[in-house]
Amino acid sequence: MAATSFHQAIGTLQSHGCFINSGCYQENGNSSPQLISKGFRVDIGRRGSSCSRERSFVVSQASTSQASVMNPVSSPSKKTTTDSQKKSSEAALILIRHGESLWNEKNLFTGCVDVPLTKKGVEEAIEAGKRISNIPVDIIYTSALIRAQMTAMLAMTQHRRKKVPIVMHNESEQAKSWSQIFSKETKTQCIPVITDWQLNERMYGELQGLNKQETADRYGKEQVHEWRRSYDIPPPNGESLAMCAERAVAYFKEHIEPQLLSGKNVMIAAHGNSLRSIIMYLDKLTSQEVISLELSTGIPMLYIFKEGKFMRRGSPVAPTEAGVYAYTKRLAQYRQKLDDMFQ
Ligand SMILES: O=C(O)[C@@H](CO)OP(=O)(O)O
Repeated sequence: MAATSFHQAIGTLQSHGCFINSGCYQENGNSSPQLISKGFRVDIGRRGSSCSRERSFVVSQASTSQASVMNPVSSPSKKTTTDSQKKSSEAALILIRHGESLWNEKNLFTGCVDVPLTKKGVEEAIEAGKRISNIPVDIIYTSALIRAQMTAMLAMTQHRRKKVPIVMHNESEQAKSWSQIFSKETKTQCIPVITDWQLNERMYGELQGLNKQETADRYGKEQVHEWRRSYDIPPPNGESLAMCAERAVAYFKEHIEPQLLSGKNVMIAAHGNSLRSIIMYLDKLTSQEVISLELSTGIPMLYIFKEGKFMRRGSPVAPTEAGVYAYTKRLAQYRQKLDDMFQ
């Protein structure tokens, strides 16, 4: 589909309440602004398609073993996620793939290698922060990898509410105890940041550190595409998307959904493939559809969780974008409050 007809399609969808930013789904996972050639493009161009009728689903009841969220945010227990609460609660969920890393720039398979952002990646993270600066964030989840953590922290420097993101250290009793905050007032001005390896990029096995182009030249384009984008074929000694989904989606269900159910607004800063698997779950994509899903670096995507359902709201293009705040009364009120506080 040509760019013009895509934009026409987007116009139609926007007027039907489905906001899609072309930056969300692209051919090149890093930053090229091309559109994907299959999958979503077909879907979003069709009225009454899964997108235009707002994909939504009922989330499963939260598990009781939620344990990773420490002070200053209390862990929602099963008792607090009753059906009535599920109905009344509404929360924002922001997903953001980290900004460009030094190995994205060099076109190297990265996976679980802990590589920092480039200068461009830093700028992307700041830009992403501007775009979501009027959206409430109560708790942040990131992977254990620095590129996702840098992205979350840099994005939060732009938030108008100016709360301080604080990394929770739950790795040992001593770490927990030594990082306590003793002022109630200070705690209310903090946003807990939970880091967990389950949100890491998929482990790329023996491809980690190899150049993507050279690998394609050596093993053939098709083989490399299969390793990179098939759903259940793993790269040599690495994780397939299905394997990555198994741990990332399980983590989402066990730790993140209960926060949303209790009305907390959540931001997740993670990776191309861990987020693809979470989006596959949120949007109920098939293993065929997810193959064509590509995420750009540093583009925030907004979902509204309401009455037990996830509704994809696309990507806010700017903090002032009226459409985003019209999505729910609560977002509009939050923004109004910020305007009153800071003007
Ligand atoms: O190298 C990686 O870790 C990932 C993301 O950059 O690459 P791919 O796009 O092949 O999944």
